[in-house]
Amino acid sequence: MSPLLEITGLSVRSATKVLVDTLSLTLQRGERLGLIGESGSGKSLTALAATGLLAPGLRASGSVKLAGREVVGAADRDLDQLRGKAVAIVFQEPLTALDPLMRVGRQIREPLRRRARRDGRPLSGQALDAAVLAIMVDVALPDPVRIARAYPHELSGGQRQRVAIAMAIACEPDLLIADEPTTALDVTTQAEIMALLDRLVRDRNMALLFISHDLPLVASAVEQVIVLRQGVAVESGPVARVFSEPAHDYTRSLLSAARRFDAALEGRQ
Ligand SMILES: Nc1ncnc2c1ncn2[C@@H]1O[C@H](COP(=O)(O)OP(=O)(O)OP(=O)(O)O)[C@@H](O)[C@H]1O
Repeated sequence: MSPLLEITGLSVRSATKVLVDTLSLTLQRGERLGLIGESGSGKSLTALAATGLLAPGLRASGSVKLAGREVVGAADRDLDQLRGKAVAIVFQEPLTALDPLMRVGRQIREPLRRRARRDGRPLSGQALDAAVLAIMVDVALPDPVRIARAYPHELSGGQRQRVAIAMAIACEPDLLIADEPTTALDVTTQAEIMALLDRLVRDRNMALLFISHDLPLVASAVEQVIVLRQGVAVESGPVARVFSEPAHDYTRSLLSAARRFDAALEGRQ
């Protein structure tokens, strides 16, 4: 079976700098991989390059195969067919994905309708409304009838992220990329969103590429991890092994910074 995502020797360059340097990774259905590193290490650029969403000033080279199709150098028209079906992304800031001027229910309806039409089982009218409410229930949005009529600014940050997740899974993607999906949320909401993502990824047998600088969060979410430093993968392997016996100084420094932070928090309690 060919991998859902196969990145081989991916580099991303700006006019002056190499921002991601010959990165390779593979994700099969049902696998969960974490990409960790400090701010600016190239995690988000990897996700954007994987989906053909790099900003115009950046250039990708190497190969990114999504569901067997080459992304590097592909036309936007061809990538549109892959986005949603093969891959969907949840970003740190849910407002990135939401239209501030459109009611939430209508925003969830669009990807649901598109996916249903693509699968040759078009949905409309009451059946589509029922599907919208069902997916809102699936992401545990409270009072879905009311929230479907609300605008994004009328929701809490956690509710908005649930809506963004609903829109992502409405496409029934094989691979979900979650780029710091809980960083903008308070600790309790963070835990709820992580539990939701965990359940959805398992129930729907999706692959997960989880991007975060938060090591304990990554440890709870994935089985394999890649450590990125200044665009270079310095270490990779099973998360339990990498975190308990880090082979690279940079990984050791990330882990000890996380431990110092935890200890400082405990000391304050
Ligand atoms: N459009 C761009 N043009 C030039 N440089 C960019 C562009 N986008 C990102 N960069 C640079 O590329 C590097 C990697 O950025 P990236 O957003 O992938 O980091 P990250 O690891 O996701 O960090 P964070 O956790 O802060 O989001 C950074 O130095 C950033 O300044």
